[in-house]
Amino acid sequence: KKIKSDRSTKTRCYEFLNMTSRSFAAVIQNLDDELRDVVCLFYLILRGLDTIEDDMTLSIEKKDPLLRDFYNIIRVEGWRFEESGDQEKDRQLLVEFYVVIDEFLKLDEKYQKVITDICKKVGNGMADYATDAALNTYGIISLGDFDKYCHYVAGLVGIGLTNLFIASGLEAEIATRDEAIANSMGLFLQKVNITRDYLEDISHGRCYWPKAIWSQYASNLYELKNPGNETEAINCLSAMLLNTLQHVTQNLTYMNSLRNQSIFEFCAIPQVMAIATLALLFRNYDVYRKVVKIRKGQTLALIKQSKNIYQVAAVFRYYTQQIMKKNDARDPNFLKISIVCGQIEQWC
Ligand SMILES: COc1cccc([C@H]2O[C@H](CC(=O)N[C@@H](CC(=O)O)C(=O)O)C(=O)N(CC(C)(C)C)c3ccc(Cl)cc32)c1OC
Repeated sequence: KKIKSDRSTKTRCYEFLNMTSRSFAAVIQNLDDELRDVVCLFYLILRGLDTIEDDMTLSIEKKDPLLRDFYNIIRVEGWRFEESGDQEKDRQLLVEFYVVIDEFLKLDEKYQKVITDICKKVGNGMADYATDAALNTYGIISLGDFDKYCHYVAGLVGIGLTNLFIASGLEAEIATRDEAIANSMGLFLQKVNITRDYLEDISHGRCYWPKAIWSQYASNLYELKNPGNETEAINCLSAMLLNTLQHVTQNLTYMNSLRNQSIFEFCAIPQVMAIATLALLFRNYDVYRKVVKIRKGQTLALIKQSKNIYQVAAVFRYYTQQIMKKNDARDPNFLKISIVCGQIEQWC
């Protein structure tokens, strides 16, 4: 009986992985044996946290303790959560969360320690910002706030994964030990998503674009998408791109320090998707009309181009040149964008 339940709980975890994340699930399943289950569970635990944070049907009184206590909840056998509302596939994950917990508690202590530590920091960070959103103040004012928020929801994931890579013994390079560049891996992905998801986020009454940026182009974030403000909207988008591009050279350094092939591809694929998305978003007014995504065919081509640092550098060089071509001398950020693109090309 026990053996059967083991097989079904682990299988159920991978079913959730494939349910909750389209292309990325395959990348996780390509990881070496030592890390596959660990990262799968880390991903699902983070997904559980994200589902609670994103759930607009949960009152702050309910949400706050759940987020702050999640690092303990992942040790409570049998725990499940049925009140989560909106996203069906994510909801099911929380209804059967005890399956994730069962598998998590079977992991080697050294992995449980890393995941617990990150969960505690992410949960508290999310709760701090959830309070802001509940108080309806724009939580993200300064560029410092922007980097802090992205650190909590994404940078810590980069740091956590790096600690898992090192704990597994598959990576040892000093460069990956540098928390600042592991953090940067997350900030880049998160900032590209935040830039891409402008319309979707404001339609849910959320805004993650820092006031320090959008206030130079409009008196409020919602105004940016109104007819007549096209030039300001496009130039604001450039400012978001400029802020996001600053992480690229650190990320290339991080990827250059990786030695395990499966870890390299696991890290490189989301990065090349992100630079391709960013180039597509640049000076693209569609950002204010719909969610702009790169085409499936491009995704597959990019995955093939993520096998080693030479290919990845070539991809970054290509999209940096695409950005330079679209750069417009009338854009107030024209010069800064060309400088940061120059630095990226120099690295490559
Ligand atoms: C060293 O750091 C990393 C190395 C490899 C991958 C990721 C990062 O990549 C995916 C990639 C992913 O999930 N892509 C989606 C596409 C999309 O979200 O639009 C997908 O393909 O489903 C991603 O986006 N996030 C979410 C955060 C950015 C918030 C951390 C994420 C969530 C959980 C985990 Cl374990 C990992 C990641 C890393 O994290 C920084």
